[in-house]
Amino acid sequence: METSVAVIMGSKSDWETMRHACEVLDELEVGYEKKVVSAHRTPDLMFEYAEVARGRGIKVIIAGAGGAAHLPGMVAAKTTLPVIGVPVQSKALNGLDSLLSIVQMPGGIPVATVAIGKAGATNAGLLAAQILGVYDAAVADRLEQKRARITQEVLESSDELV
Ligand SMILES: Nc1c(C(=O)O)ncn1[C@@H]1O[C@H](COP(=O)(O)O)[C@@H](O)[C@H]1O
Repeated sequence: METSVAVIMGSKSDWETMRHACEVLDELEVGYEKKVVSAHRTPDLMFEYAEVARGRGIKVIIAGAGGAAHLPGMVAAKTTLPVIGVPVQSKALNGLDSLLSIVQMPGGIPVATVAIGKAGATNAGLLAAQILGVYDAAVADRLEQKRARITQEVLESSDELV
């Protein structure tokens, strides 16, 4: 399977959140790689990773970080690939710090920011697949099927109200 998506995170401690993006990509049969890379702790690696990503065949980058979450924005500064930012829930401020660090990008360097935590990571995986689905009919088809499953689950959930 071609590796189209990069799922990167500032620390191994973000994996519990970021694994939800990877689970969606697994379900939709989208090839991805996962890596810890930090704007703060490994700045040179982060710059190089972002610079060569397009040349390596990556189409979308999902970047998750918590606290002073500079990773998504700094990666976006070094590539014109679409970057989806996932605010990881921080202990001290519940992820509001992460959200504000990621979402308030200056004009010209966008990061598509999703919600804090697990739901955000899940949506990041879906959004990456939706971007690929613009030109990949097989991915678009699997997205349609997933949407139908979500609809069905909600319809059936009324029966569980006991
Ligand atoms: N926000 C960043 C960046 C970055 O933005 O480059 N690198 C690490 N971190 C964050 O620090 C938090 C605590 O990390 P540790 O658990 O390793 O101490 C993590 O949520 C990580 O994303």
